[in-house]
Amino acid sequence: MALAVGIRGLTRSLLRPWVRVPGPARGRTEPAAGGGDGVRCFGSPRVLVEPDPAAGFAVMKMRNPPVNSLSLEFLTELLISLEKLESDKAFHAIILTSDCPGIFSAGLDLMEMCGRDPTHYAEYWKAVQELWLRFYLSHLVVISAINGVNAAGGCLLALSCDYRVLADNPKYAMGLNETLLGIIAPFWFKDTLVNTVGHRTAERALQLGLLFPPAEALQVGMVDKVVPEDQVLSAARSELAQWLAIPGHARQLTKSLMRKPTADRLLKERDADIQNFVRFISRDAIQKALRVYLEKLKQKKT
Ligand SMILES: CCCCCCCCCCC/C=C/C(=O)SCCNC(=O)CCNC(=O)[C@H](O)C(C)(C)COP(=O)(O)OP(=O)(O)OC[C@H]1O[C@@H](n2cnc3c(N)ncnc32)[C@H](O)[C@@H]1OP(=O)(O)O
Repeated sequence: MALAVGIRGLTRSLLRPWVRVPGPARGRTEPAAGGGDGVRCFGSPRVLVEPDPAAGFAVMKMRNPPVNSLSLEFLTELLISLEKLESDKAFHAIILTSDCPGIFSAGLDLMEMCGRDPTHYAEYWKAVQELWLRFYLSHLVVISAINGVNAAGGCLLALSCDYRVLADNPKYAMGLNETLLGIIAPFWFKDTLVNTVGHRTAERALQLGLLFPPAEALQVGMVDKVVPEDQVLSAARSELAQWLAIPGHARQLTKSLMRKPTADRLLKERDADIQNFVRFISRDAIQKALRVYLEKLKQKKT
């Protein structure tokens, strides 16, 4: 089986060059994330970046409606935004949030894992791995301002950040709920959760596919702070000040010290992990389970 094209090749084939604020904000000069004037937002169709270079950070807003499901194109755009900010010395931090009301992310895009061929599954999984590795190991401070429900792959993305602020709305549950779909959280999803909440909580949460409402997410340590919904971004900004006050090289090396062993586990077995995923997701029983789950999502509307 031909394993995935590299993410950079994928990037070239999928993405238009950087575009200035597509959609409603096109061509406008918006206030920068930290309130600075005259700094233009930039981004790609599904990721809006509001830079505040004077304050050293940017707000990255996910906008892949209706539910910010992590499609291949969306993953690629997130990676490009991250790369762009990482390669600009003006930026030391990112606040990751959603532009889709009430939804942070519905996780991996089920349409990418259903009814496609093995080459596509491999390409998709390589992009999922890449997203996790890049966010998990980013030298930037990454804080997630979680302003909506946040399932599975979306939760993984938030768990890869350095700090999580969650809006206090009982509808905004978050967790790795893979087992509810009849699938399994891969070992590196599991490791990321264990590193955040500890082994016992992770064991129970993963087996039961638990989605934690804000108070419980805070109690188990899945998030670091719960604040009223209209204060998620400002709370993330306030928290950032503490992180940015630490000498960058010391903080970055410490982050790497803490996270590299976990990332290395995947890096050592990356191709095998792709092959496992492709084998697993191609099974008739798994495909059937995903179709049933998708059907249930659609039926709940009727
Ligand atoms: C040997 C071991 C080897 C191991 C190998 C690995 C195994 C595989 C690992 C795979 C890991 C998977 C990770 C994932 O992230 S799977 C995705 C999990 N996500 C969910 O369970 C969330 C599903 N969505 C919802 O619960 C709701 O949509 C949500 C609460 C987020 C929002 O509800 P709301 O009522 O606002 O919106 P709708 O439900 O009506 O949804 C709107 C439309 O969006 C579609 N949708 C929703 N979620 C997804 C998704 N994740 N992917 C694709 N599409 C999605 C939904 O069907 C609606 O579509 P239509 O408008 O067309 O009906």
